[in-house]
Amino acid sequence: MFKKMPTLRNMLLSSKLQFILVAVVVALCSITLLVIFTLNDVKRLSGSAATDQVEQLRQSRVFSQQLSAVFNEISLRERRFYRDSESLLVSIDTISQEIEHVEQVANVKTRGMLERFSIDFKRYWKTQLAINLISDELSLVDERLNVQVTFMEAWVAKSLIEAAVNGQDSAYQEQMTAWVFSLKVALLELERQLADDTNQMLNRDSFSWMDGDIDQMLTNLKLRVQTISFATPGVGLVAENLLDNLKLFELNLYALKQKIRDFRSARMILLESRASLQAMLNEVEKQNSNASLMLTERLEAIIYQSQKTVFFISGFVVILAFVTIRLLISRALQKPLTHLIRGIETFQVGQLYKPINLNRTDEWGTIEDALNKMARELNNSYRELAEQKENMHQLAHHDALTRLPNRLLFDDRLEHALLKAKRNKSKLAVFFIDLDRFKHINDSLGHAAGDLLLKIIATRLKACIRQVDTASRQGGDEFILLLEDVGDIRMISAMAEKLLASISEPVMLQNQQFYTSGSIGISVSPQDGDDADILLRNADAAMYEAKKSGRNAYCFYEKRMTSHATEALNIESDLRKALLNDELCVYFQPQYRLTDGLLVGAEALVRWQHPTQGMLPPAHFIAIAEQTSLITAIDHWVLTEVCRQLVEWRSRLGCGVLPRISVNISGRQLDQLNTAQEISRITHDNGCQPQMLCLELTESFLMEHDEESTNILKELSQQGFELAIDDFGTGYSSLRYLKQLPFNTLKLDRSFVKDVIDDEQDAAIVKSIIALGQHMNLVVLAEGIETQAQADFLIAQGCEFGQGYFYNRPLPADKFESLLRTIFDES
Ligand SMILES: Nc1nc2c(ncn2[C@@H]2O[C@H](COP(=O)(O)O[C@H]3[C@@H](O)[C@H](n4cnc5c(=O)[nH]c(N)nc54)O[C@@H]3COP(=O)(O)O)[C@@H](O)[C@H]2O)c(=O)[nH]1
Repeated sequence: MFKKMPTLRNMLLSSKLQFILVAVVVALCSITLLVIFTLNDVKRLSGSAATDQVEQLRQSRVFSQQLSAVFNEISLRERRFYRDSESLLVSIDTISQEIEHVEQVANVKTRGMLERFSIDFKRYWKTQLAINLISDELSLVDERLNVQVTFMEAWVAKSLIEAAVNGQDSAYQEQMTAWVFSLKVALLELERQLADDTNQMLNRDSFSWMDGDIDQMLTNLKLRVQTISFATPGVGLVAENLLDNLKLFELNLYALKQKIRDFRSARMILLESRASLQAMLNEVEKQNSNASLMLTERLEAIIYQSQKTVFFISGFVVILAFVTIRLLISRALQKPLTHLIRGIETFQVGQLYKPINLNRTDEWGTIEDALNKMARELNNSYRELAEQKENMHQLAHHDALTRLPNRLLFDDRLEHALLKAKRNKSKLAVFFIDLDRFKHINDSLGHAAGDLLLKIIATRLKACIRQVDTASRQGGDEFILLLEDVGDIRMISAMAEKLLASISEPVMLQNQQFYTSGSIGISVSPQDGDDADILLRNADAAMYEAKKSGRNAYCFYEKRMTSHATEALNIESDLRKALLNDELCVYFQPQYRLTDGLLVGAEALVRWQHPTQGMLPPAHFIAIAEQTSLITAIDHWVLTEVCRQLVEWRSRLGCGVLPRISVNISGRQLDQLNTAQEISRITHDNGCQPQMLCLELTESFLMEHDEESTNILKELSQQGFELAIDDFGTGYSSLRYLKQLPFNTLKLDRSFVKDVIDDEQDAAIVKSIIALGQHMNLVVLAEGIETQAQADFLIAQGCEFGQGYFYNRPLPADKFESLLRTIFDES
């Protein structure tokens, strides 16, 4: 089971990562605070500076505007001279108030200047007021002067009139009239000049009358008044008053001149004061402008600095964030993933025993555990598979019983050995070993004993050969040895003898000592072939030769052995065709009761009517057929033919009991399934009954039979077939089995009959077999009786039946039919 899955947060917040995260968060907070403070500072600096500056600018602007308004007002008023003192006072008052307003927005420095300007301004206007007063005074004096001149004119006119009335000389009066007139004119001229000059002085920069014109005129006027002879009393008085007024006029004129000077001076001071103020104003504006400029520059500098700081901080934050994310990804994904992939790649190349070690307790740890578990299980499975594979390989290449290499592995080693021998120009030998009568031991003692014998033999064979050589079991009791780098024939022979001696040593099986032997066929490369199949085939052929030579022997391969084999192959091929082309036929050798010559049966013997070689006996092809499945086909064909013939004879001969026909059945056929059913089927299908037939099996079958064959025989016996043991005495039959099997007849082999007269041993064997048959209630039929003496001997020994050339050779069907017909006819 998987352990509880930790959350992603847990995964991310492992101890080291937590530290990194805290550091990053602190760094980010610090940076954020730094940015905030910096921006705040910028704001504060720019805000306060701007506010102060703007306030200053605003104040100076108001100040400047108001001051300009004051200046304009002053300029307006200053351009015209106010004769009206009342208006002048109003104007002074208005402007003073405006200056006070301006003072309120002025700073300390400018306020002082303004106060001074105000004083100057007032002084200026006061001079005007003074001028007005003096001018008024002058006007009064002038009025009085005019009145006095008018009086004077009136007095002169009166005097003129009185002179005329009195008829007096009027030249004096006329002179006076002209004088008064000139006085009047001079006065007017003075008035005009004064007005012009005053206006000019007040409104322009000229000060020409100060040069003495008016003074001169006034002096002339005074002189004119003083020089006149006043015959007329009234005129004289007036002249005196006039003179006084002229003096007063002169005094006022002097004062006026003085005041005008003051006015001009005050005006100059005022203008200077205004110019100073204006200059100060300009200076303030300039300062403001500079301050604004500086503020702008400073703000720009601060903003630039802030931008730079923010940029660097942002960059740092971005880099920090990137590094953090990279670390996070690396820590959370990349590193474990890379480790995991490496681990999986290690698994992929088969190193499943190397666990992945991420050293994590999060999800990766869970995946790691799962993968390691999977790898462990896979490793175990692979190991088991490898073991199984090894076992399979062992099984596929080794014999399960003896553990020796099997045919497959042997073939492989032989191929390699041949290549090596070819390369090294060395020799190798193949030993084909077949145990003699192994089947007998196996059947008599059971499979366990047989298996034990095979294992013992395998061990002995292995012990005889070198490490580089190979001992293999081919199945059954066949072993093949491969001996590499063999020397000469003597060495190989010595090895063969050593092997035979080893095989022949007694074996303890079921607490009994048994002796066995082997037949060895030897082929040597390169002289007997450089091909594995050929070498094996040749060794096999040599082994058969060894067997033929009497067993417990070895035999080197010779060419003739395989020429027999080739011939056998040809025969096999032709035999197949013969079966198809109906080239086989059956001969019948009669069997007689020896005592009275009664025909009791016949043995069916196959013949081959070869298209080119003529009639061929069974010895030519039966052995070859027995090595293949052809023997079964031949036996079935013979059985069929016998049945057909019996039916034919029965129908042709009409009456009488037909003799029982013995049919040879190869022991090999009994290895096949359904043999009993097949024999029975053929018999019945061809219209015969089992009782009409006897089935002959060779004694060698008894030695090799198994339980299955026993059952088949029992079944056939139960069906009614007679059973006979052919060639009895040539093998090593177990009498126990003989007793168990359902045989009816023992056929005494003709090899014993042949020399029975001359050979005491054969005679003894014959006697023994006949006695055995009798004791076991078996019919004894002697084969190969060729002479009367033999027949007599057999009859004397109690042998009831026989067959042989002495009576008849095997007869073709028609001849045997004739024999039957004769017998039937006789009876
Ligand atoms: N499975 C089958 N085997 C068969 C069949 N037909 C024959 N055979 C076996 O072939 C062996 C040889 O047979 P054959 O050459 O026919 O020889 C038989 C006789 O001709 C010969 N014989 C008989 N009497 C004498 C004699 O007095 N002297 C002498 N030298 N030979 C003689 O013996 C053979 C019969 O022997 P047996 O079978 O042991 O009774 C032969 O051994 C058959 O087993 C077949 O169809 N199927």
